[in-house]
Amino acid sequence: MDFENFLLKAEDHLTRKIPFVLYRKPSDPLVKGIFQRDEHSFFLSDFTERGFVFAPFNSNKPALLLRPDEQVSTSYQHGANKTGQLTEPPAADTQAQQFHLDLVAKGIAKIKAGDLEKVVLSRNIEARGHHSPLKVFQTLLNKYITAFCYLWYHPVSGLWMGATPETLVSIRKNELTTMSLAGTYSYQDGKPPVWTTKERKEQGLVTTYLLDKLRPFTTALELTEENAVRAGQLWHLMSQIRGRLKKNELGEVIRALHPTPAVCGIPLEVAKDFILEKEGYDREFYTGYLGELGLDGESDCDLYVNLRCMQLVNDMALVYVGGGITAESDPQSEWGETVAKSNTMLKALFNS
Ligand SMILES: C=C(O[C@@H]1C=C(C(=O)O)C=C[C@H]1O)C(=O)O
Repeated sequence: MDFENFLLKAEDHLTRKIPFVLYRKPSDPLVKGIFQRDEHSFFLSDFTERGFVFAPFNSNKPALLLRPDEQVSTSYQHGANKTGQLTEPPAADTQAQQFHLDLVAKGIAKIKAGDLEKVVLSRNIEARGHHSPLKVFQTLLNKYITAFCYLWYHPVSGLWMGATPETLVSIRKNELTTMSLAGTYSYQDGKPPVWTTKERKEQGLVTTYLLDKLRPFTTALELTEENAVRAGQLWHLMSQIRGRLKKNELGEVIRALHPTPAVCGIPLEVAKDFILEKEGYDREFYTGYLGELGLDGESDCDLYVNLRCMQLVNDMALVYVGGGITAESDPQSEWGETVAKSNTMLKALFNS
């Protein structure tokens, strides 16, 4: 199918409110689409299902599953990646800023009291008057070639889009790969990132946690040195983890990993309760996960963490952003980090 017809098919599904997803894996020349034939809602139950999963942050809530009635793929020629100023950046919101500064200060206090080691705190930003969803999706494809880019629609969740740098887990014939991604530094032309102990510690906590979680399920667990990876106008620290599953325990592995401390915290339950109680809004599918389940082979999956994402509600976009807090965090810089992260989606919304 050519790209134009691919977009027309998506447009038609959107108009008729029938579930579908368009996605492109990191650096892949193909853009794929999965389309349901009707508006029926399916939910993930035991991970033996086949389809495309869209799971919320709160693992006590149901994950949506797209039934793969029709799978299409198309090659995509990257257009120009225009840079420049946003045409309509959302106005500065001092109330939202104060709320976030207070939230981060509460997080730091809880860490200093010894109840937590790390917690990821987030917010969402309203932006109005953006380009059409399919146009924005094409901008994501052009701008963020190394990200997993998607546009998801389901009547239950609404319309979501994103360009995430983070893999939750990928399993092919029992070979497992994942990554520990944390620590953020703003990209500046020609300058390499400079990491402090704060970012190294933040990322190290995620690595140790993932290795501990994976050890019971795997043999030959390997870890690469951390290095800087670019995600749009940001750098992150990333190390890769590989292992071989002892037996086919896909569901158990996914349940053990989600949510990782890259998006929740340590200890998991204390961090999760703190987030649900104190953030003051519902993350919904932000920091959940999404991707293929059982599509290449039974018990295979290719799942990504839903970061650098947004929800589109009529002419309004809700952009979701957060950052990891440790004892060394400073509320003002954490605020700045969420502003920098929000530009990943805002530039695509207003600057196509
Ligand atoms: C929570 C987000 O990103 C996560 C937090 C990071 C950090 O605190 O430095 C970096 C990458 C992600 O693991 C987000 O983008 O909203």
